[in-house]
Amino acid sequence: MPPIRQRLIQSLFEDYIEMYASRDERLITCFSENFSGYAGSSDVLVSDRAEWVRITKLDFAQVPERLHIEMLDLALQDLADDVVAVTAFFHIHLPFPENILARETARLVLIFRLEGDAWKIAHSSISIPFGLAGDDEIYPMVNLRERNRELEALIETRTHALAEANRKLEALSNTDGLTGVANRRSFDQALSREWDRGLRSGAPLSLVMLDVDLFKHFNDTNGHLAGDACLQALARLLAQSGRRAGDLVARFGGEEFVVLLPETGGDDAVKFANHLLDEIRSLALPHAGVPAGIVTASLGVASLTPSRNDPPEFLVEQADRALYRAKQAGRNCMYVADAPRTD
Ligand SMILES: Nc1nc2c(ncn2[C@@H]2O[C@H](COP(=O)(O)OP(=O)(O)OP(=O)(O)O)[C@@H](O)[C@H]2O)c(=O)[nH]1
Repeated sequence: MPPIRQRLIQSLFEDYIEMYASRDERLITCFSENFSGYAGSSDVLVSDRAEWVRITKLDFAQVPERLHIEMLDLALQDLADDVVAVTAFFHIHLPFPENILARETARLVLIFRLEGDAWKIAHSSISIPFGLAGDDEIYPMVNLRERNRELEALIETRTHALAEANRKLEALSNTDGLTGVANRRSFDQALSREWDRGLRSGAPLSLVMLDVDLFKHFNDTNGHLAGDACLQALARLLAQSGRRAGDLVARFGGEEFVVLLPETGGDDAVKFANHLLDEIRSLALPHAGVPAGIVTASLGVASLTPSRNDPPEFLVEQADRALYRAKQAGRNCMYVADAPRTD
């Protein structure tokens, strides 16, 4: 095709598409009196100019703001001295967020004929492949809005479900699977948090560490499942005997539990530990391997005011040492770190 013809067809198309995108009503003057074509997403055959003008005005009224036409492909044809054709593929981006039309490919065929000294559109076939448009709609706006609403509702539901799943996952990752109390990871976080809080407030922090006595024997005699049930019963007891909302009961590992007592001094921690000893005894779970004949535990208690000179683990070390002394002393008793034994 001679370049001059190519430029002519190109500029006819570009003028048309600019008027269409900018909602310029001068577009109407481009139509031939002898016009026929297909309109919008409804694929209606229009064979008189007046009807086409009505449809164009409806189109502009439905979306008065500028559209963005994203061209995908374009073919220019020089059919005769006075007839040229353009075929274009593009996405139409409406001036509001929507995910349907923007992804569909619109097809446009324009046939221009030279009438006197002006090129007029004798045929136009724009197809927005939908069939979704309602009566008197060029764009399927009712449907698009409805689908957007449905999508938003779906996203909200999914977001909610995701948040709930995350919450459950978070809870699971902080919980000991067998006993349902906090796990070691959760305890480590709580200890570090409460240690920092104690550093700021100067309040004391206490830890009770508890280890079931001769639990290996319990397992060997009663079986591992009975051992599990025993640990579960003890965890329930501990969880119920927490005194304040801030107290944390956790499984430290194996048959060892801890209770972290924020803002609690030595005297109160000892009282609490003694209370635990009594409660465990009153559970009266049979245990043939210990002198008492029932499940007992040994407890180590540590109490201190957090200091910048020590890491939080210092509290655990202290409680662990006290617990070791309780075991050495014959079990079923409590020792306080760096303090004489109490029963
Ligand atoms: N059933 C069961 N047993 C566990 C679990 N975790 C640890 N144990 C058992 O706990 C027992 C701990 O035994 P040891 O560390 O020897 O201590 P112990 O027999 O309790 O003796 P002392 O601590 O000295 O009183 C082992 O037999 C472990 O198998 C568990 O989740 N379920």
